[in-house]
Amino acid sequence: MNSAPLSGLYGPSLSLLTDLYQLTMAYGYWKQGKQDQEAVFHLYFRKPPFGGGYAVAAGLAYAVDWLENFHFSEDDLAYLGSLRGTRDTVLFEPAFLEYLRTLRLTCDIDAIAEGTVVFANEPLLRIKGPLLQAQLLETALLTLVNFQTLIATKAARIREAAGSDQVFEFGLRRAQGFDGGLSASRAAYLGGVDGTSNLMAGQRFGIPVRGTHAHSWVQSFGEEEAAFTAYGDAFPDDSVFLVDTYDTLEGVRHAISVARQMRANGHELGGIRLDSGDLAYLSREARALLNEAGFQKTRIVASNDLDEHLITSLKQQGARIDTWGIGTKLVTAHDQPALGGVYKLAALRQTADADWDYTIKLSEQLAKTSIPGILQVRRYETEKGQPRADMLYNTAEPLPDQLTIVDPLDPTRRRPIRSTQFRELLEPVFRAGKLVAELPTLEESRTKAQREVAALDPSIRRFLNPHVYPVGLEESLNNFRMQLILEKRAVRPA
Ligand SMILES: Nc1ncnc2c1ncn2[C@@H]1O[C@H](COP(=O)(O)OP(=O)(O)OP(=O)(O)O)[C@@H](O)[C@H]1O
Ligand SMILES: O=P(O)(O)OC[C@H]1O[C@H](OP(=O)(O)OP(=O)(O)O)[C@H](O)[C@@H]1O
Ligand SMILES: O=C(O)c1cccnc1
Ligand SMILES: [Mg+2]
Repeated sequence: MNSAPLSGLYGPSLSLLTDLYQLTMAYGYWKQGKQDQEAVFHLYFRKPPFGGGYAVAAGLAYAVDWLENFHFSEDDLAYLGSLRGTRDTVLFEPAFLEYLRTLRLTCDIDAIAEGTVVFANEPLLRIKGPLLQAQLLETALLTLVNFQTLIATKAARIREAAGSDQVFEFGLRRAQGFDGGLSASRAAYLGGVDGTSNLMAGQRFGIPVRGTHAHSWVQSFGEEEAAFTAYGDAFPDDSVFLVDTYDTLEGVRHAISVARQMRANGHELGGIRLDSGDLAYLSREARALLNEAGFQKTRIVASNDLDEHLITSLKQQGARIDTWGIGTKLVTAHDQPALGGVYKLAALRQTADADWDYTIKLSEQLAKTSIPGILQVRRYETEKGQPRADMLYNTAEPLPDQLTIVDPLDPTRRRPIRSTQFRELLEPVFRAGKLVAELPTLEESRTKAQREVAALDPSIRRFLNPHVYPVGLEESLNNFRMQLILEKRAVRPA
């Protein structure tokens, strides 16, 4: 169910869902004869989203699907062949298009599993393979992983705020296009919501689908009792009545009166939904009215531009809401609409048995300077499985016996590693272009996300000024990076 999320969405080939410059670089590499130099790229973000302390990795299933189908179709090649430069010369010569025609993925790709909690600078994907190929993967991998990681993280935060209450994602109408909606529904479920209103997400991914009805249903009857009665007739055991079309508390009374009729016929009203006004006050009043009438089990659903902060606030105000419907602010990641994940070249060699040349991208800010190496992420944990610290290290160099991690932003901050209990987070997914991993189901990834978030210290999970989880570079890697920065930085005498 989870295996081919992209199938049929955009036609047979998705290889042109990339930036022109990937193809122009590929052409240049090919012309230079550099196409088969071995390269290592890492995909990582520099800051967890929403001012939070962590992110939930997502998007790998889409990425695997895209990678497995990576090829240039005849239509793609014809289009590339039609491209002209400013002087009307062809951009790509026919021999290069011939090269692309038979190009198939041969890279080794390692990835951190979906649902894993991840932090700044940690490669979520490591691509090792021919320079031209590895370069061509950049844009699509970023598109898929950035967005889904962002939404899964938003959903995890909403789950944190909602505790054990039900949460449904209602965002399709506000999503950034069709796949923005579909992949957001998937990522939101992965991150911890309980279901979606999005039927295609239910069909493709097996996500439970849920829903109530809209104001138009009530408007079409002109009055609430008739509207609720009719809906209750159609769905005698699956009805949630939207009570705020005219006057919310009157609406609750109308719902109760119809619920009494339903009960007389052997059925129970599932819930009511509030979609405007003061949700704290209205939910308390609605609860009191429902309870007084003997409908203690009828649930109160709330929606209306909610997010983790409003849920927290409403709970603090004593709101009596059992189920949260969250649309716009979840699927658009309203307060941070993009995760700034990047894809950086970290090592290069002429041939597979040559020594690595480590590469670095400098920046005015140390935080934006890339990390060289063929990196692995090692997570040290307590016996109970609580993460203590993560170490990035270069797998191509020997590790010293005494390990120390160094804060990449402040080399005076360092910690010796005493713990011997750890997990290596990057796992093989492709070897020589062939899928070697058995991907978890969406359900398994969702369970993993919940377990991993719950294992984090509350100081890292909190929304306001969370603690920064320690992610360090293994000391010799840090030293090497500093040395490389000094070598590459232009020296301007004062
Ligand atoms: N008790 C509350 N505390 C804080 N925010 C609340 C509370 N109740 C509702 N909100 C939020 O306030 C925002 C705006 O609600 P507001 O009452 O202004 O408009 P509305 O109810 O959508 O109006 P309309 O009747 O036009 O639909 C929404 O995001 C809603 O979730
Ligand atoms: O508020 P969201 O988190 O985006 O959740 C989805 C919204 O979509 C629906 O109505 P819609 O917004 O289309 O119309 P309304 O605001 O008039 O209810 C629903 O009633 C929610 O309000
Ligand atoms: O089913 C619902 O209540 C629903 C679905 C989509 C958007 N808003 C609400
Ligand atoms: Mg609305």
